[in-house]
Amino acid sequence: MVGVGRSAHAQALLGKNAFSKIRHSKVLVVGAGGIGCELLKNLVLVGFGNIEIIDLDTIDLSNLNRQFLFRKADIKKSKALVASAFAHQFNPGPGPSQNSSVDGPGSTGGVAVDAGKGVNIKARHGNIKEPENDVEWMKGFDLVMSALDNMDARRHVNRLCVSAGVPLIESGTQGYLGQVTPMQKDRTECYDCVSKPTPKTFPVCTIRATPSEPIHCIVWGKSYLLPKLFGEDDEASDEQELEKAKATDQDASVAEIEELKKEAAAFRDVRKGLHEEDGAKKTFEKVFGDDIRRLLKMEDMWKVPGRVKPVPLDYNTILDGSFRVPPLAKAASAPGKEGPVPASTSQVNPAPATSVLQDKLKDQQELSIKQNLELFLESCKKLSARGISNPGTLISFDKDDDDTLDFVLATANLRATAYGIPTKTRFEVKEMAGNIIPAIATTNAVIAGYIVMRAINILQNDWSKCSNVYLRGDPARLIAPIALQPPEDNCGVCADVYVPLACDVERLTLGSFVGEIVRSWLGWNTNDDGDQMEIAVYEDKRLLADPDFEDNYGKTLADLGISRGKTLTVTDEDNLYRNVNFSICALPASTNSTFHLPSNAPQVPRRPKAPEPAPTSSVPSVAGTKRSADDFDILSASSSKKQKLDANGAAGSNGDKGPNGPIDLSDDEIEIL
Ligand SMILES: Nc1ncnc2c1ncn2[C@@H]1O[C@H](COP(=O)(O)OP(=O)(O)OP(=O)(O)O)[C@@H](O)[C@H]1O
Ligand SMILES: [Zn+2]
Repeated sequence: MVGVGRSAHAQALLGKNAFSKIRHSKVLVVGAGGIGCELLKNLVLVGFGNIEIIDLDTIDLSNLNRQFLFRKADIKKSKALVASAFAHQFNPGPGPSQNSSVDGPGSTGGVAVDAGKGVNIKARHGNIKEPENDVEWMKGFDLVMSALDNMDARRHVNRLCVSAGVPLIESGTQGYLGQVTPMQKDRTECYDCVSKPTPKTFPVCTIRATPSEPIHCIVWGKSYLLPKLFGEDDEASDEQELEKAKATDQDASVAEIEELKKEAAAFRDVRKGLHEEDGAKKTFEKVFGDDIRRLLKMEDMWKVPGRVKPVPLDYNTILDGSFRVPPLAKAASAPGKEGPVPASTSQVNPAPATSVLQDKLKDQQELSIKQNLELFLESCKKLSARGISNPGTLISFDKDDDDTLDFVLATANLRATAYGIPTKTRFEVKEMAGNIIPAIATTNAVIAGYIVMRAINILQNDWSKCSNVYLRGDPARLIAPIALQPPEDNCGVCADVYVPLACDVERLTLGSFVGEIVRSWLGWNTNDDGDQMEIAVYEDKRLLADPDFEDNYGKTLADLGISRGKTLTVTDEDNLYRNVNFSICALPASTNSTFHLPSNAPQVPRRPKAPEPAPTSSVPSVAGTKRSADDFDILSASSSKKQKLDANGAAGSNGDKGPNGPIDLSDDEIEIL
């Protein structure tokens, strides 16, 4: 009686009713990474009967230290499929039969278990944002648990849960810090009720001409040089970026901007010649020689206090070991002091002694300037060889792609050397360029444990026992349960009304949508004065129609790129009512009509007249280093002041005309302004 024995403790602890609930509920786990693996294991061991898990990624070597359901042999295999196969062994055999309140029979697949005492795990390798994961699919779950690592996917899951009315448990970890946040529409705040910190940015001239910190050199290698040589070299946006800097960056002179434009234009020739035998050498000479010499000619630029003139690097003397490495700028030069550093004060930077190298792991070794140059040449050759074997391939930085990491490491260190900035090891560059704070398995495990406890509360509809949970860096009070926060009145997501719209996107036109669905069915026909209500229709931030723009009325939703899983948002231009979101889903096969709606239209609430003052959360702030921009946002979200949205639901500071305000989908902490 393996099955009974296995669940005996959980049954005794939880009681019959709660245990029955978790056996027969259907839950979704989004993400099979650090938290996801721990969570899946917990759910299976506690006795959850029906679990679906989705993840778009495959297993990397770097996941194995904490994603314990994976082994070396699983590298490159689907995370969701491997995690599910492994976790199923913790409670083998089929789980309760679906749509039944009693455990059903099932084949044991050769494992001796009681029929129906195991677990049904459906694993899917895919993106949660794919069209088939629409609101109707979401409604099939009793609870969703998000174990994601990026804001974009989290927002998507939040919106799906809000529109389907399914409770969601959000979670995130960051080093030793973690957070679990149970959410349900109209009961608690949603993921979007709380403002998110904006990504860290650097002025373009700091990155392109006057770096003073290692991070400036890393961002330059990753976000400027790599795309210029091997990725998407967008001339227009480059020009725009420099023009913007000219207008906004007080330290940037017109001459400096013009020089940077010339420098960017010259890259196009270098890029063309990269595949030639001496392509990498020529690139080096342009970037670390000619470009620096050109900047040095602009005397005024180096008069700004705190700036230290760079030293051009020389290919031949670096390789023969006679190049004099400039001393560190901060040590050698007071702010504003003239450079370049005289040769007599510089030193040769030899390769570290072999015994030192042997003591350290490869990634933790300090590279000499010669080693950096050799690494630059080698990574350049490897990256351009990719372009030859796959013409048209655009390469972008990936911390797990050794060639792009080596390229960024070498270029950042060479640039740092030229500017008298300390260099970094491969390990440090990976951490900084990949925005990584080491993930800690124990933090994930604690957070996953709390997710399950909250899941049990929610499935019993016992919200009174639910709280947000913060795992903090304070040993005196490691765990801080904080009361759930109410929904934000003006939230651009959960204050809206949601309606499932099953339709044939190939046949339903935008004009019919507005006429038959919004005006007739929803009743948005006349306003308080008896005039026709003025409405606008959006898909995400895309305006599809408004009172002065009816050009798309004859087009079908498919023509407009709207498919299952997307949302049409309707706003009234007088801002009297909440927005109404129509979640597009598949039309039942049996129906001939173009669309199908719920039998009753919702009563759309009016917006509150004057916006309430923004409440401040009582959640203590969690300090610490970031794991990624996204995880940071989760952690600091509730501790930050809630952002007020204007009557359109748009955040006041942003000019974006989307119906729900600006959404910064950047996964990247670092952006160049
Ligand atoms: N849109 C999405 N759809 C499905 N799964 C997603 C989506 N976005 C992210 N994920 C998954 O969420 C998981 C988050 O796990 P985790 O934070 O441990 O990240 P990781 O990628 O495994 O680790 P690391 O970033 O440190 O290498 C990842 O497995 C990732 O593939
Ligand atoms: Zn909200």
